[in-house]
Amino acid sequence: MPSSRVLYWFRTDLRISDSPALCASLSLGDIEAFYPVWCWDPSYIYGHRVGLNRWSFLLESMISLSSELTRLNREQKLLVVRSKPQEILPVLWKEWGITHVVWEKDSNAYSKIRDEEIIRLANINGVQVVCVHGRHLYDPEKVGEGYGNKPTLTLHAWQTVTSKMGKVPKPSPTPTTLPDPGITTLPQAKDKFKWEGLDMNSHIRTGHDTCYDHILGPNHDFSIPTMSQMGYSSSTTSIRGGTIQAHQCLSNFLRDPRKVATFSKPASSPTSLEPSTTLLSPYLKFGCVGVREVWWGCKDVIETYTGGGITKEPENMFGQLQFRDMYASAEAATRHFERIRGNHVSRYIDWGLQNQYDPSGHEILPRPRGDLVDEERFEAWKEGRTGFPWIDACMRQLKYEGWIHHLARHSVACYLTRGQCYISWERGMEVFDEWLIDWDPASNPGNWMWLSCSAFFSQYYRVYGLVSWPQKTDKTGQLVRKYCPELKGFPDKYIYAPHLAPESVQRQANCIIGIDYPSPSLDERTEKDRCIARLKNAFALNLHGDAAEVLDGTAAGMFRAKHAESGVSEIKEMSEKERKREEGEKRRKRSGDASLEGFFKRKKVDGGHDKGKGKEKDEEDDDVDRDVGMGEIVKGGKKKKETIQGEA
Ligand SMILES: Cc1cc2nc3c(=O)[nH]c(=O)nc-3n(C[C@H](O)[C@H](O)[C@H](O)COP(=O)(O)OP(=O)(O)OC[C@H]3O[C@@H](n4cnc5c(N)ncnc54)[C@H](O)[C@@H]3O)c2cc1C
Repeated sequence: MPSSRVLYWFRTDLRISDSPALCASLSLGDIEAFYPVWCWDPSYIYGHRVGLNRWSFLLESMISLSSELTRLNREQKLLVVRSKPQEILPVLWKEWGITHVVWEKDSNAYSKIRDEEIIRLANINGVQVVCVHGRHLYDPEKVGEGYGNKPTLTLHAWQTVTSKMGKVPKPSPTPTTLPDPGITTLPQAKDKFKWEGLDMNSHIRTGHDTCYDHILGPNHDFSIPTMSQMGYSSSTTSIRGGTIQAHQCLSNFLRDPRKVATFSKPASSPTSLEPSTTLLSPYLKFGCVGVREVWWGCKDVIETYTGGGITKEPENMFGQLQFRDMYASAEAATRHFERIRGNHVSRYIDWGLQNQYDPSGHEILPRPRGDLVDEERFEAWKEGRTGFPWIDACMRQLKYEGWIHHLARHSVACYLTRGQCYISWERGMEVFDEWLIDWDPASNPGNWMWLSCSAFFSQYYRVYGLVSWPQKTDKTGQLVRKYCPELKGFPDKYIYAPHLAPESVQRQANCIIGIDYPSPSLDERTEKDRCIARLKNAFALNLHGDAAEVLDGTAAGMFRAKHAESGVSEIKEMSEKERKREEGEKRRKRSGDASLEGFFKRKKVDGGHDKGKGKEKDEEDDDVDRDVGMGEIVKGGKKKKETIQGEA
């Protein structure tokens, strides 16, 4: 058998255990050289919404993997090349005489397009591709095929298909050694990396970071980037990345057979300070632990459990892992799973702040500043200042830690979409994209569709109470006291509704509602009723993201007519707008400019044509939060640059 020179391309499989792809790469026969490579892809770095916590978790996980590789062979470490895989991999193949490139398969739409290009390039270069499934319990594409190329929109559907696919495979064995790497030199790698005269990263150097100054890192040694090279400050999360940490987390859970056998998701607590579920999601996201290790770890522990109260799917651990797979299979079979337009599984609902597209349906257009009420509610939600302590605490925890309990995610997602705000799930999903460490391209949109009753779930009349719901698991409000410290002086009775506390109680708590902590930004009950009525109409119209009326833009008019016919919400919306308009008028009168026309004209000026003048006006209206044009928001008189989506 001819000897092989293998490049193993690590992606979201940052482990050496339970890795079918890694095992496949090591069984390629007489391996002359083995290169474990990570491509630090600038299009991901600059093109995706990734918060500091996810970045630092990823870097820690890469460090941890690298030390595991070194443990297997002292000559080995993770070789990080800082460039697009489509550009750098062909260079490495040529320079290192690679015969095989191996990676773990990913069925996500973005990865698939990229991988197809890599396969094409490999074919041109005479390199054999070995691409092995291992990220899920079952290959999501195969599940889709088994279901007539349809998405699995219920757990039952997923279970029915997979019941014919055999048992979940046992974890792959962990390698005990690794072959040596070959030479790792690259030509002209001294200064900026040049390949055939081309400075490969010149187009992506921003001048704000040093990450892409050299393709092999500052010391030309394939080093793992650092937060400061990326131009970032430190993260805030207490969740540490790495395959070692992942296995510790798993064994802590498995140590208690009763806990594993009686695990019940609905019985876990979203309000507790310590996670009441496993906290495995960040590790599963980056593949720091294999999904089969979790599955079989639980199975084996339950085998030995002799007590009662064993839980069943869907609330037990197996059900949780199956949900993860269900979303992956649904995503693999659905075009545009991450948005409404063109997505045949997502119900079309006339949410506020929906994405707008160019006529081709591909490019997201800058969203025209819509209803001020929607904009303000969305910002308040994102910034954890809705005036509802439970929502605010969850959002602040999410931003700070990069993780919140599943039912906390339910609460905030329900509030933003169908519960109170009637704002598009795409907006909420984008914030989660950025802030979650465990962000997953299938689970995130999938769960947002579930919570907004756009797909997977349809009981839109079941809405989480903003006060009653958290009280069920914690009457003392410990999570609120931690993440909204301004409220910590309130007695338990008012902790989830401080605006109802008498003034004397507020004074005693050293927190005046409306001054030290916001008054509620909406009326919970009124908005809930309004949302339910509108959703009822949406279900009656029964349009989905791929409907002709959605694509040609007539759907919005159909909704307006339907709401008018049923006497829903427009009146409510008007009165809300009236209130805002009135407030705006009062403010403008105070600032000496009562003309509404003047207000809009000024917006245009501030929209970038005359920055100097804009600033003058900003300072005048110092208490007004408002739009000043394409992608810029004025807050308290200070100009803050933000893209329209606010996240990119
Ligand atoms: C709006 C919203 C967005 C979400 N976005 C994501 C996301 O981007 N990435 C993500 O991994 N999870 C997401 N979830 C699902 C779920 O909240 C997290 O997986 C879970 O809270 C992670 O905590 P854990 O590891 O302690 O979970 P456990 O309860 O211990 O469950 C074990 C594992 O099962 C999987 N799992 C459990 N529930 C779900 C679920 N509903 N969907 C998918 N997988 C599940 C996860 O991999 C999890 O680590 C989202 C949920 C909601 C409501």
